[in-house]
Amino acid sequence: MPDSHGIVLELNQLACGYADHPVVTDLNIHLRSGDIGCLLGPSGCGKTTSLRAIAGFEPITGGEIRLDGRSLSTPTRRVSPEARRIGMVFQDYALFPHLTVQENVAFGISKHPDRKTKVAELLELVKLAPLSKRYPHELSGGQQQRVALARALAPDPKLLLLDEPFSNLDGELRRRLSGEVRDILKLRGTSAMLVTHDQNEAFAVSDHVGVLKDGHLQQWDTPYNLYHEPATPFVASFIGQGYFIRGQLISPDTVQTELGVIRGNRAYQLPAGSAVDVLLRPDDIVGEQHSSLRATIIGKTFLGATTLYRLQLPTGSILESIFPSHDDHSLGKSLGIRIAADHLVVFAAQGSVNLHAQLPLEQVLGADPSNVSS
Ligand SMILES: Nc1ncnc2c1ncn2[C@@H]1O[C@H](COP(=O)(O)OP(=O)(O)OP(=O)(O)O)[C@@H](O)[C@H]1O
Repeated sequence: MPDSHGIVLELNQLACGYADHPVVTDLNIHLRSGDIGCLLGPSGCGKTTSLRAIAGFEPITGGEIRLDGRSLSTPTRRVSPEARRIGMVFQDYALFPHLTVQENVAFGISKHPDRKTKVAELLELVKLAPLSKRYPHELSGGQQQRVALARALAPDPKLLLLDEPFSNLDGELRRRLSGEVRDILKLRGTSAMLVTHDQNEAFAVSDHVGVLKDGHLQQWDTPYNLYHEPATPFVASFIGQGYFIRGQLISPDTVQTELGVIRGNRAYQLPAGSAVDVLLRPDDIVGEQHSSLRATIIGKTFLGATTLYRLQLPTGSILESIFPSHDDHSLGKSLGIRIAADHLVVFAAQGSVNLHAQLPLEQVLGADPSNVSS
């Protein structure tokens, strides 16, 4: 049973890496029982190293890994991978080529009294019952990955680890299988931790996502919060699209920008008058035909249901905006826009001095009040 707080996996101040190469430091993550977590980040940030430490393949140099309240790894003691009750699904499927589909699934439960029934149930679950007698080389990539999933689930692991499980598959299949895997894990109530560098996949599959940069956890949060309430500039730019424009904080929840005053839903501790970078996502900018705020279309990407426009303000600042694709505009056209940013995301301005910061606050506040958004 999970501990009293419903936490199945605890990474407490985890540090791990290789001989003379520390990779991950001070990693703190608590995964709730039945949840799917994800480690997301650019190549080399330490996702696979963390997953291998959880699986018991790598020693740890600091902190502790606990599963269901039981200590699995400390710097001085390590439970072997076989004794952890952790299942693994790899990017390259790692099926036994000389075993059929059903033999692959049965491999880890040879002593189970209801082995046949269990294998049949799992093959049903992953929709491979009709292919149970085939060998791995007679299956598509997506089918092989479903066998790997069934095999990993067969011993009823307390935790399933998935290392880039969809990256050998492309496009639509990848999207469909990631959705199916989430449904299967949820149906069985299996807790899982996924590693990916693909943000769409992380969001589609996971309940909580940890964004890693250079071995440091930037934020462990829901996909919604990572997108709308990023905790660091790195998370803001790594997750989703958007541009920063300069602004000046007027009060804890209000900022003056060249687009007018934007009022958000959270208070910032920075002093009034601070120069800030304001994050504007494409969904924060909407078209408004008669608005006095104008922007010129300098780029256009057709996405099917929507079109992403890149817009330039008279000051030269760049923004993006998403319009329904039937609302078609040409490059070079001037569009009326309005800010609809409920989630005000600002960070203390980096580097260069904000224009507004050089002005007295009263002068900044004297800007066009018609451009107030809340
Ligand atoms: N066996 C190893 N020995 C020494 N260093 C390693 C070893 N495996 C990985 N590394 C290094 O550890 C760092 C983190 O690697 P890791 O594989 O955890 O990154 P990742 O975030 O999973 O990247 P990717 O998305 O490219 O798989 C990298 O700098 C990598 O070169």
